[in-house]
Amino acid sequence: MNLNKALLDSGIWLAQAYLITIALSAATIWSLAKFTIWGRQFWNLTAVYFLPRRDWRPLGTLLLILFLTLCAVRLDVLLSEWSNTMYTSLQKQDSAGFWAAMVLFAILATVHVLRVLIEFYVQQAFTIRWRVWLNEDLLGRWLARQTYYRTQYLDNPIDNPDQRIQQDVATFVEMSLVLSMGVVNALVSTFAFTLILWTLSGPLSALGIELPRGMVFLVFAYVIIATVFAVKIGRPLIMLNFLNERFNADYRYALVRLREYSESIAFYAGEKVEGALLRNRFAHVISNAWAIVYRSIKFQGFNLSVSQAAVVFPFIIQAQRFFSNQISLGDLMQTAQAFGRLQDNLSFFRTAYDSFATYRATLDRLNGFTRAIAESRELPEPVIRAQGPRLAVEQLTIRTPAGGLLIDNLALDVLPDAPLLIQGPSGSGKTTLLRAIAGLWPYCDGTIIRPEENVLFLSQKPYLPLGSLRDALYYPQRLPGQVTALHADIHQQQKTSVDSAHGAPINLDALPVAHNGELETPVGGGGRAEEVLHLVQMGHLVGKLDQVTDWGRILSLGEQQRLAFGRLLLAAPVAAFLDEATSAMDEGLEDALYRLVREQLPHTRLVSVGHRSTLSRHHARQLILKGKGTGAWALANVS
Ligand SMILES: Nc1ncnc2c1ncn2[C@@H]1O[C@H](COP(=O)(O)OP(=O)(O)OP(=O)(O)O)[C@@H](O)[C@H]1O
Repeated sequence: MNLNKALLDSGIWLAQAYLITIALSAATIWSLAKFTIWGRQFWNLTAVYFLPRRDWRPLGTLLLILFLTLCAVRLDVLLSEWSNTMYTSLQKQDSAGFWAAMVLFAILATVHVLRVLIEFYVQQAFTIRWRVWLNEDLLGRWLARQTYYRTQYLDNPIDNPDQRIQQDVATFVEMSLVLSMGVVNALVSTFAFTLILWTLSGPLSALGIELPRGMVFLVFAYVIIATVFAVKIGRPLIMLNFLNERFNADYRYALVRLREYSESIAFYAGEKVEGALLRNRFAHVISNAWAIVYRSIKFQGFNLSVSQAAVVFPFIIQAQRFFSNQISLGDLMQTAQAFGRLQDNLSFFRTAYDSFATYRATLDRLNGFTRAIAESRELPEPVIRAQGPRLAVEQLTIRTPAGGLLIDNLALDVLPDAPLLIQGPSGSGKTTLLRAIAGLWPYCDGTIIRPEENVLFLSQKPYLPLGSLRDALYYPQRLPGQVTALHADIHQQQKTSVDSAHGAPINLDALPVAHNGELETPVGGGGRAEEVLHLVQMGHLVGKLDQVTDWGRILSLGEQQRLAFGRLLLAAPVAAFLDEATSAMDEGLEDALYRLVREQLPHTRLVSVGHRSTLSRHHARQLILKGKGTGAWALANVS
């Protein structure tokens, strides 16, 4: 084996193989996208990312990874030739040849190590960037037009969207690369090693028939038959892997709910019921895990047997030619290696079948997710118009998802000096009317006129975001220092993790966890927040404004409702909707807070929903929904 010649040949080989592989890959991707379901799913999900018009780098990096993969195949071929040279020098007792082979190996091994490291970096960078893009794409679509909320109205709402965004995206990106490059490697290697085996293999005779280059045909037949059986045995793994993801996510979700509603459950002493539910969900996980184990035993058992038999196969076939001096020891060893490589390469499709099963399950889940997003866009949307600060509805008819009439042909105009109180029996559609005005309720006709921005909806149980009390007060506005604080937090966590990783042992539970522990985030916001806290009679919490903790658990419902009034004062919206926003307060407090709002926000158009008669004194007009499926309503001045 001559180094200069090897270099030149390798250069030519790489150039040819690169061009052919690119052409074949493009044709294959096109065919898969056109003729297979999963190819189409892949295309729909991510083709945009690779458009050079959008950004040339993803495709450029992919081409670089392809090149590095081909380099790996070429190196394998060179190592195979090297092994022939080395064994032949041993057989001939050629000491100079042997040492030359050692030097050659040092060069090849160095190139190999460098190639592996470069490939690792490029592949990792590629998957991380791809994941960032896909995550942003799905997250953006999920958040846009309140899809995360509206998908609940679909006939078939999707399960565990959080898992699809967080876990499935990562799995999809990683496996796409591993599988596609695996296929390229396997196919190109197959081609390269078939050529090697072709030159080394002699005729094969069986049953009086002589088959020239018999070994090449044998290995192909061997692997193809094995693959057909393996696919048959492995097929159920696709469904089992799909179910595995789903059952695990369902179990995790039930555990999260236990945490979220821990207090209510504890008051009910509902551990037994919850325990039964959790155990039931876990039982699904486990029975599916066993099904995967049994199926995998069959699948892997078959694969391992096929691979083991392949170890001695080439020796048995070539032994006769070696003993009759038709081939050298180097030839024999290279044949065995080439056969092994060819067998491995062709077997890639067989052994990677279970990975492919997981991959298809992931693709299915991600496509289900994007399909749900698209379907939720198809849901009807009420017409919402903006006419300055005007707040009104015209010919508004609201129905339940099942088609029952809630409100028929409603018309009203809310003025700043005439706050509106909506009352009516439970289930008559009071909250649904607010949902419709917010644009969240798909089942309504008519026109809604409201300001495009600066409208605030307060519900009975105010939402407190993860973060500090100040964040909760300003929600959903962003604080000036918020982004910086968040980044500082991530860097702090990373630094602590890395620092602890250098020393041992690491107690991961002791790492600062934002939003659970007692982290202080210094953020701006001026003194208005402090003032507002005093106004809503929560002055005792001024010192804790920047404390990050789970405020939703610490504050009583009444305090949370007072905090929401603080939010209202800070936001000073053009229109505000209060849905039983004082239900947990005593009447004195309710009175004080309503007076405060009227005093501080005289220009805000106010709409309240509530059952209490004491609310009437703060409102000039009253809308009464009659309920009982009639859709009837009455609008009157409060006497
Ligand atoms: N997502 C939904 N799917 C199906 N039906 C719903 C949905 N949301 C509300 N409804 C139904 O619409 C009707 C009106 O509900 P809504 O919450 O508006 O009543 P409400 O007048 O605010 O009642 P309450 O005084 O008890 O709060 C109810 O019959 C309710 O079951």
